[in-house]
Amino acid sequence: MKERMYHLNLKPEDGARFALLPGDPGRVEQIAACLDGARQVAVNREFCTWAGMVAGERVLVTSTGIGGPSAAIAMEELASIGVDTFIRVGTCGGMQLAVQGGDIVVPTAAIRMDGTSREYLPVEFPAVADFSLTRALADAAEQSGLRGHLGVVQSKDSFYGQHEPERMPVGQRLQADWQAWIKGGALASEMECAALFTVAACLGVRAGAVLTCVWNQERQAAGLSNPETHDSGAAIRVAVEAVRRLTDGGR
Ligand SMILES: O=P(O)(O)O[C@H]1O[C@H](CO)[C@@H](O)[C@H]1O
Ligand SMILES: O=c1cc[nH]c(=O)[nH]1
Repeated sequence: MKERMYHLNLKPEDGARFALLPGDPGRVEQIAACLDGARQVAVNREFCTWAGMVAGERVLVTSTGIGGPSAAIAMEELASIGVDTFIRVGTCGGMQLAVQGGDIVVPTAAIRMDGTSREYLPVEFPAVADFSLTRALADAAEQSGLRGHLGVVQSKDSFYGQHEPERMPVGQRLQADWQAWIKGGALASEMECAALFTVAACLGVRAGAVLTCVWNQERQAAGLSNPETHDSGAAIRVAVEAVRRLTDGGR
C-alpha cells in the first residue's frame, strides 16, 4: 500500500481534482452534506477530510485549521495527490461599512500580512485568486440573491491583533495599517487567503474563496447596527454551485 500524506493522512488513491477548504473542522460535515454520497476519508490534527461527488466529479472537503501555515500544508499535500482547483469556504470580519454580518465576500486578491506566503514568494508578488474560479464564485453568489461583495481581503496571522490591537506592543502599527487597508478598499479580514493564493501560484494550481461575513467591527465602532451570523450555509451553496459550473465545461 502507498504511503499516506504526513499531515492529512490521505492516500494517493484518495485524490480528486477539486477541494473545498473550510478552516473550521466543524464545517466539513456541513459542506459534505451538500455533496452526493459523501463519506469521511481521513482525520489527523486539524485536518478532517470527507469526499463526495458534484455533477459526477469527485470533490474533497478538507479543513485547514486556522492560519497560513496549516492552510499551506493542506494545499501542498492535496496538490500532491492531484487536486488542481481549491475553494476556501471560510469566514471573515467586515472592514468596509457596507460589508455586514451575513453578507457573502468573494475575494479577488488578499493583502499579504501573513508570514507563510513570505516563505514562498517575495512580498511584492500579489496574492491573487484564480480568475475563472472567482468568476464562477461571483456568478454563483449573484444567483444566490444574498448581498455579495467582490474585492480585496486582508489576511493576517493574529486574530487578536485585529480585534484588540491596543493590547499589543506593536498596536500603533497594526492600527495604522488597518486604516490604510480600509482606505485602499479592503472589504474584510481573515487568515488564510494570502497563503492559499500564493502557494497556488507556486504550485501552478487554481485557488479562490467564498467567505461568510460574521460581523463588522467598523460598523460597531461607528455606532451602526452590527448583525452577527455564524451560519455558513449560503457560502457553502455558492462554493458547490461554482464547482458545478466549472465541471459543466467552465474549465
Ligand atoms: O472560519 P474560518 O474558515 O476558520 O476562517 C476565519 O476564522 C478563523 C478565525 O476565527 C480564521 O481561520 C479565519 O480566517
Ligand atoms: O473578524 C474576524 C472574523 C472571522 N475571521 C477573522 O479572521 N476575523
